[in-house]
Amino acid sequence: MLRSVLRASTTRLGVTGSRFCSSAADKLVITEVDDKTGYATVTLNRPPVNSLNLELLTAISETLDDLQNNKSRGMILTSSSKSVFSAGLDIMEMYKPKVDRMKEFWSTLQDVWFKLYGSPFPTVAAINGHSPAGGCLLSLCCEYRVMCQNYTIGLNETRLGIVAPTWFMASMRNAMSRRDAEMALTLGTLFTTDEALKVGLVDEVATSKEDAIAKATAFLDKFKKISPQARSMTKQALRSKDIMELEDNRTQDIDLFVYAVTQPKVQKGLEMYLEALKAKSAK
Ligand SMILES: CCCCCCCCC/C=C/C(=O)SCCNC(=O)CCNC(=O)[C@H](O)C(C)(C)COP(=O)(O)OP(=O)(O)OC[C@H]1O[C@@H](n2cnc3c(N)ncnc32)[C@H](O)[C@@H]1OP(=O)(O)O
Repeated sequence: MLRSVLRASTTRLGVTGSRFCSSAADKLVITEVDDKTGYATVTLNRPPVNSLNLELLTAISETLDDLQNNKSRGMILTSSSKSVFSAGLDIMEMYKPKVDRMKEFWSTLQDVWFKLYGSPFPTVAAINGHSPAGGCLLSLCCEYRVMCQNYTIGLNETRLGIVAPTWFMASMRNAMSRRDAEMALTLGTLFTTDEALKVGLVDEVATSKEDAIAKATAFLDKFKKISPQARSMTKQALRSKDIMELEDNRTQDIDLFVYAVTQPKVQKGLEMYLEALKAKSAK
């Protein structure tokens, strides 16, 4: 694949602003644009599990701005990890939080959702690893999902004793039947790749990351003969109700997040969940 632009946003240290650079290894988000197709492959690159902290969300948000400003022909979202697409929100952003940062964190997640769910350019997630909670949300914002075998995906918030916000729910409802979404959300189901395919949470299964990227590219190719303007207006019209609902409630949504997460019971739940995660990774 011919890569003309190697663009990376925001260093892992959290410096804001984007810039062109030649070394991508230390960047949180790596963007490579294929010269021939014009498609951008956007790779999440925050080891070990691409958990979404404020800095990574800021980098994603800036990347989406760049793609929109450059009238991107299409985006493939993937991960540099061998086994995790994204572990979802960084639990450390919610555990014993500082309220100002927490508000900025949630507002930036909202920004990412607006920009990705409502993007004018076509989007595909090449899900090359586990994709719980916020990771699943990112993929649900895309128009199409290709997932590698033997991983898990879902909005598992109820299993953590928290409630997925209504816009997370709307994103899932946009991909699956209302009935399946209700079951998945209330149970906090983490689906295997094959199960996710059955309920329509993902659209295709891939045998490897390369296969996932090839299938994602084939999806984007379907729009070659469709007017980009007619395409984006149609997509945005279909999604506008969900988007307007959050636009009208942004501040209340931030306040509700801060209120919900700072409840002692929720803090205790997050503490226990973190301990369990650390105990598992220490084995
Ligand atoms: C508005 C209305 C009200 C709003 C109410 C509030 C709504 C909030 C909505 C929340 C959305 C979310 O996304 S909440 C986040 C939910 N995420 C999850 O449940 C996923 C948890 N993670 C996993 O299950 C696993 O890590 C998995 C992703 C499968 C990868 O497994 P692996 O074996 O490859 O890796 P592990 O060994 O587990 O993890 C490697 C290290 O990363 C850490 N780690 C893993 N996931 C992490 C995470 N999400 N945040 C921080 N750190 C994480 C582990 O602790 C390890 O740290 P060390 O021990 O130090 O190495």
